Amino acid sequence: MRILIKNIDEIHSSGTKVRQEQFILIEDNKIKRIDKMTKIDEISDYDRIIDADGMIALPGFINTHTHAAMTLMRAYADDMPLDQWLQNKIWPFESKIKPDDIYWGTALAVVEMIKTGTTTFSDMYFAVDKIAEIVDQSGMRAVLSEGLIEANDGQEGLKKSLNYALKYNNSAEGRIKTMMAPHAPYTCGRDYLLQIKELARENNLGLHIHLSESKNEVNNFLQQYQKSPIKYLADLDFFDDNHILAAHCVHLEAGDLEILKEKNVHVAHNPMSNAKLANGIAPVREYLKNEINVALGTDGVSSNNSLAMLKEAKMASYLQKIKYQDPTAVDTKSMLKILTVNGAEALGIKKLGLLEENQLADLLLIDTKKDSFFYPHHNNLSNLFYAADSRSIDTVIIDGKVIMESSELKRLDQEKIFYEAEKRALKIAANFN
Ligand SMILES: CSC[C@H]1O[C@@H](n2cnc3c(O)ncnc32)[C@H](O)[C@@H]1O
Ligand SMILES: [Zn+2]
Repeated sequence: MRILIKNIDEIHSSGTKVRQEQFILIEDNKIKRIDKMTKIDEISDYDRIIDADGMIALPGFINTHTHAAMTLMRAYADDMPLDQWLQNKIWPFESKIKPDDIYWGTALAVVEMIKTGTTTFSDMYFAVDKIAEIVDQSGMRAVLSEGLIEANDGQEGLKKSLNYALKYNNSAEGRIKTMMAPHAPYTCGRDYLLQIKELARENNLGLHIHLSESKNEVNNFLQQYQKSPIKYLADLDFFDDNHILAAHCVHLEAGDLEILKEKNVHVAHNPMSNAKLANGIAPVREYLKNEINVALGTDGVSSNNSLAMLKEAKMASYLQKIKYQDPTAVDTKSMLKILTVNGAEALGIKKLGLLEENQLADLLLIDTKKDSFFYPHHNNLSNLFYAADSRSIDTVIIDGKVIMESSELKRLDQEKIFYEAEKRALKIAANFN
């Protein structure tokens, strides 16, 4: 299958200059050629053509940390601190969730993610088989991990999570990858963490974990072990041998930054969730300055309350400006990088996150003529990150397939998904009324 996208106003990709008046030729799941419109006559053989006049193209957004099915808990538990939110509201709700509910909750998330320009997401949740099913059907790219909480999951859960990781790695024509996921150092004991780490090493799988999210977590570790959670994991050699994706990393003690750098830990920054749960603002500017790879995530919908990466990016950028009283702390170019190529690196996916020849064809076409946000057209990247919202996203292509066109989903029955997710969420919540 060859798709020719012509008349693209501008192509934005990290590390390259803005390219104007270009075409992109997609062949199967890769970008075959990007060139000037003056060369388009050289392309004769294609199956379909998309006219992108008035549009800009950029790589699809990569959400590196979420719990997709938590859409079922949107607006169910707002305005609470992390520990009370988890213990009193979220975990009781989750104890009633069935695998089919997770399928529909994830489907609702997938609708929202595609419409808001996410082409790849990294998930930590239960019932990975159900999540893999909807990812496969939807055409999205994902990194899936069955989250492990020792007291709930124990050895049985560990076995199940490894089986899922092995079964679904490279499934859905290669769009699904897997990791193992100890939930956090405060919900998994030392030996359990080491067991998971060893299984991941033996099977060449990455590790996805929540880390240093709240001041409370860090204080508890300081009190109990006289060291921060980051130092605690480093002393267990947890960071050695595996690719590490650490969500949050909001609170650093002396020496933690150096550990993250030395161990090549990839940070999934979740500014909206950190703000909503009042956990704080991660030192992203320091991560960038120290060349620690930092990418963006939304966390679950229950602590956000949406999965829109443009909102997340604006929040990330503005919070860093406030934190450091430095308007240059995270600018639009850094934001593009954080949303795309840094995300691919954080998830360990090669040939993803750039609009370049021979890269995976995951891209967005943004309509800059439809909404007020792009007028005047001084700087389209600024208009996109600082002014626009997801309504300007016209086309989403993932793995060379058109998944959304003219803002219409091509593969999913949105009405059915809304209906099922609503019905199931209300039924579970009724247990607690
Ligand atoms: C074991 S699957 C994932 C597990 O994580 C919970 N969760 C969602 N958001 C957060 C967060 O911000 N910090 C810690 N844990 C979180 C989710 O409810 C699942 O139980
Ligand atoms: Zn999380």
